[in-house]
Amino acid sequence: MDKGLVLKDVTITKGGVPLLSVAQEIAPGEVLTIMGPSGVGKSTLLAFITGTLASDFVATGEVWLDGQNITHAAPHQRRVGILFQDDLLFPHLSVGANLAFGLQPGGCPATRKAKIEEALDEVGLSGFADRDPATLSGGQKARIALMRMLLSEPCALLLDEPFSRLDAALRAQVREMVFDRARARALPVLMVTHDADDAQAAGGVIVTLGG
Ligand SMILES: Nc1ncnc2c1ncn2[C@@H]1O[C@H](COP(=O)(O)OP(=O)(O)OP(=O)(O)O)[C@@H](O)[C@H]1O
Repeated sequence: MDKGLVLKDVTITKGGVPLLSVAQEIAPGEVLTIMGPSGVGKSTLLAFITGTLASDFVATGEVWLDGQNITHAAPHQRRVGILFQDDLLFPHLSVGANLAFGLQPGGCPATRKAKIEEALDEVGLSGFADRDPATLSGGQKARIALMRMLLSEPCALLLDEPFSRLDAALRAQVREMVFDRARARALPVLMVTHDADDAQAAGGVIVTLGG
């Protein structure tokens, strides 16, 4: 597959003991959900993809993104975005300054400002740039965290239980926005979760590990 995210025969062991094996392809705009009980290695797989695997683990296999083998690339060169359940905004910075962290450094200030305004507009938060994050609702914070990550222009999106701290109504709303924005950019999405509703809502292939 020339485009998308490909996991070629990935196996991860810890202390010589097999933890997981995965071989999957995720096309642009598609979602793959990996489910499984706690400790099965879901977050460890995402760490392998982002290049941040702890030294206790040994991995074999390859990760390809948009036709390039990124298995041994430096983490910042992989162009993979990740959202966690604890994606906190920097509390001492405005919403706009938080979003600016997603942008490449060194751009023209006026262009950066326009990109931040466009990002806010995209998630229905126009005019929020000067707000203090402490004044935002949980759903608003989640939308800012999403856009901060998307402003870094990733080629694939990884989701590590990103909705689990939100209550049911908000969860569905934020979830829809994340999948929608990823589809609009034709990003391949890999989500790991315990939650059957999240898996169902993703609408793609569901793989269950262990258990
Ligand atoms: N940095 C680390 N160093 C050593 N062992 C780790 C490290 N992180 C996780 N582990 C262990 O590796 C195994 C897999 O952990 P991992 O966090 O990938 O599981 P998970 O499926 O994501 O679980 P959960 O659903 O609870 O987040 C567990 O046994 C865990 O204790």
